[in-house]
Amino acid sequence: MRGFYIGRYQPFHDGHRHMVEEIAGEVDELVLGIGSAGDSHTTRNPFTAGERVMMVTKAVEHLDVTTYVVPIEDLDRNSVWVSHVQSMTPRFDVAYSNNPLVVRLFEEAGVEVRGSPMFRRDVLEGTELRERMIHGHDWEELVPETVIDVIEEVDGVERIRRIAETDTNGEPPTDA
Ligand SMILES: Nc1ncnc2c1ncn2[C@@H]1O[C@H](COP(=O)(O)OP(=O)(O)OP(=O)(O)O)[C@@H](O)[C@H]1O
Ligand SMILES: NC(=O)c1ccc[n+]([C@@H]2O[C@H](COP(=O)(O)O)[C@@H](O)[C@H]2O)c1
Repeated sequence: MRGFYIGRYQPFHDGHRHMVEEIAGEVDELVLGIGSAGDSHTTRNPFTAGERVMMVTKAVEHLDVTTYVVPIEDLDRNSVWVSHVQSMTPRFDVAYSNNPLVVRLFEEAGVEVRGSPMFRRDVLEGTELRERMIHGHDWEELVPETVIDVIEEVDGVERIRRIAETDTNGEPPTDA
């Protein structure tokens, strides 16, 4: 059986890792969708699709399942989003998500959806991690070691801090 799990992974953190490890116990193969693939260089979406491909690929390489990492750009039309996803990915039998819109769109399209309880959601949230990076607080303990390496390689903390100086709405800075 093949599963599908999509997230923005800005950045990939230990909540995502926990979910992937649980999914790996239920499927033979796993397709990981990098959502909002066209977005980068904003405080909400600081990392490029390629950078997130590196984070996710390295974070799951210890798992005993074959994984495929596929970037997926957003569409303006929710009603055809599931078809868009299916057009970009290996065929899958079940979609995993805790995002209510994603769950609804897959269910309406007749795809089985499974969720999971949130894991340490007080700290394991992308928004919390990005805030910590911007304000110089510890964030490294909340992500896989391999994700720290990728963020260091691309000088990601410096990037998000610089963007945050001019970007207060999640929009790209216009004057930089
Ligand atoms: N701590 C967690 N435990 C379990 N699932 C999680 C956790 N954090 C996120 N998820 C789930 O992982 C998927 C992808 O999440 P996403 O990439 O949006 O992360 P996020 O932490 O919610 O980020 P942000 O705060 O940037 O929106 C969603 O289905 C989300 O509900
Ligand atoms: N119409 C669309 O493009 C559409 C609809 C539903 C989800 N998505 C994307 O799927 C991903 C879902 O991931 P999260 O659970 O991390 O929000 C996001 O990147 C989101 O933008 C896109």
